[in-house]
Amino acid sequence: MSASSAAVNTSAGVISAPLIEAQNLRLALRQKVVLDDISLKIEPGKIITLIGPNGCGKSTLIRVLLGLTKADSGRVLQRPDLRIGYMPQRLALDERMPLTVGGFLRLARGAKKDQIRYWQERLGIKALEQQSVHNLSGGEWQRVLLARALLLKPQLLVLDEPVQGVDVQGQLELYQLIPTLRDELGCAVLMVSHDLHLVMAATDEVICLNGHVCCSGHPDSVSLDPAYLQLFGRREAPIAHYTHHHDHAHCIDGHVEPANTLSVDHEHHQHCNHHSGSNS
Ligand SMILES: Nc1ncnc2c1ncn2[C@@H]1O[C@H](COP(=O)(O)OP(=O)(O)OP(=O)(O)O)[C@@H](O)[C@H]1O
Repeated sequence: MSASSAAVNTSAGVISAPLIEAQNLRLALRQKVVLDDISLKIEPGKIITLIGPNGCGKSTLIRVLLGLTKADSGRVLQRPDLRIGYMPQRLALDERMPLTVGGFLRLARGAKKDQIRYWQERLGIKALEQQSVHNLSGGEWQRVLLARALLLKPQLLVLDEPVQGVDVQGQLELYQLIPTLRDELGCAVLMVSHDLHLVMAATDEVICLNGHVCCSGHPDSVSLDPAYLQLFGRREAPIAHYTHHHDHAHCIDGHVEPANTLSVDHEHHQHCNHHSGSNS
């Protein structure tokens, strides 16, 4: 892909070329075919989630797309000078090397002080400034790695299992944050996840991988695709489609009332018509 092909003017408007395009990737590792004829496009501003069982090739595909591992055949076309912020699944740091979180973030290429402070505050890790990177919890470490990826002002943010070691509440928060970050930075996001029901709302496209691309498309359609159901079972589908309509409210005094007897504010569950102390 050449620089001049990054955006093409047509009578229908401006069409942006993909940031990355993979064509017919094949790769075998130790005689096992890990990537089998994989083609995909990462369009600007899109959030794409790779999903698939353990060992199905998700991390390997990411490494090939980023040029860290070479495919046996096929092509990866990358937009020239593409800025990529990569949050790897694992990062081996020498335990003997003393390194604070602040020091680690300052190592990010081109990172400015005010930018470091901004992302530390935005991601809730300011208090970890002086803490050793070797003593962080799983969730803290994920946020530090995310901050480092964001400091590169990426046009493409690549997150390999960003919620590893994060509790369920933290996972929800992180997945809610991703579309916000996309909007703020105007970047595309490619992420790996095992939980389609958690990422559904934060994803434009799902690619279900098992060596080859089993199915792909909008999360709603992928969660009903026979290939997806075969890999993940039927149990996940109702969870993925579960929508909760809150038809009652929890009053401050613990009383529960149906929604139509409430004055306002169902979300905050506070303004009940029921008065504390009443037995009704
Ligand atoms: N450097 C390597 N040498 C040999 N085999 C490898 C190498 N890296 C990965 N593999 C194998 O390739 C397959 C795909 O690995 P990969 O890490 O891409 O899977 P994954 O889908 O990311 O798995 P998980 O969900 O468990 O993280 C696995 O069977 C793995 O053992």
